[in-house]
Amino acid sequence: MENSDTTKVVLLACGSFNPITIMHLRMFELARDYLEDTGKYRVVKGIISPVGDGYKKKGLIEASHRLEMARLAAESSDWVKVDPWEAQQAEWVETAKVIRHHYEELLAAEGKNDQVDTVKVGKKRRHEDRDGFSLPHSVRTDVPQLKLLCGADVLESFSVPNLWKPEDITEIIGRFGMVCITRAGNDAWKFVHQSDTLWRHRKNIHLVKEWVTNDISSTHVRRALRRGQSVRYLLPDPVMQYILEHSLYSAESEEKNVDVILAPLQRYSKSGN
Ligand SMILES: Nc1ncnc2c1ncn2[C@@H]1O[C@H](COP(=O)(O)OP(=O)(O)OP(=O)(O)O)[C@@H](O)[C@H]1O
Ligand SMILES: NC(=O)c1ccc[n+]([C@@H]2O[C@H](COP(=O)(O)O)[C@@H](O)[C@H]2O)c1
Ligand SMILES: [Zn+2]
Repeated sequence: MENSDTTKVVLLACGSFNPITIMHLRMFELARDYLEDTGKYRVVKGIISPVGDGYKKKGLIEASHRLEMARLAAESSDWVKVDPWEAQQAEWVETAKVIRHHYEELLAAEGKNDQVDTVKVGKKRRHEDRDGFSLPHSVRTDVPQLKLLCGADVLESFSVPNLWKPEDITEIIGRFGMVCITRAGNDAWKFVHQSDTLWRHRKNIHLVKEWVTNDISSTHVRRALRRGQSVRYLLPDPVMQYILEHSLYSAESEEKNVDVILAPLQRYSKSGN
């Protein structure tokens, strides 16, 4: 039965997924358990959004392959889906824009219009509680909340110079909210504690501890593949088969974008941007 006291949540994971691993899928399960255990939320959908080729990360193989592998991985889930919109854009898209896009889709699916001007949201007065903390957009209770799902490394990357626009960070956390899975120890809590911006929005940052700590990463998988080692049980079987069939991930593919600056660094290092 529907509990009217719970808020529906959609989780959006942005990343390279180069290739998708079981840990990426685990993130969704961990986040759903955590949020639902609070008694306040019901997680209704998960979205995997692979980054486009324009991101220019070293070793990033074509989006068509990364999308297909993500689709194969998501076949094992009845609530996590892959969305190709971000991967199909000609240029790299800021994560804040990706979230806005999906929020608009969510509103459209629910037959609602976004009453907040999504482009000028940073300039508009936000909903604030009495301590001045921004509240998530779903002060509107008639549509699900959309939250960014990520690992602690993405949260920590907020402090890398020229990687994120401060107003994007504020919008992502203040307007939407984040669910962040710890990758090792308590660094994420310390990081939130040490950042005035993150601390101000701490009520919108859900830090989820992964007790079964593991170091599975796409980097590790690519390295093992280059060396002809087994990657079985690190990836869903259909993903592993797809990689073998298409001979993905070689010493050559790892050199892709080797001399290219990552798109956000390029964009924000330019003066006037
Ligand atoms: N083992 C893990 N624990 C927690 N979060 C993870 C883990 N692996 C990936 N993530 C998260 O998944 C999202 C997508 O990350 P990404 O595609 O970069 O995977 P990755 O394994 O970190 O790949 P790479 O090694 O190429 O950086 C990010 O939010 C990242 O923090
Ligand atoms: N300024 C930004 O919006 C910004 C900066 C860096 C990374 N990102 C995103 O974070 C994700 C990180 O992925 P990786 O951990 O694979 O690099 C990607 O989806 C990327 O687009 C966004
Ligand atoms: Zn990563």
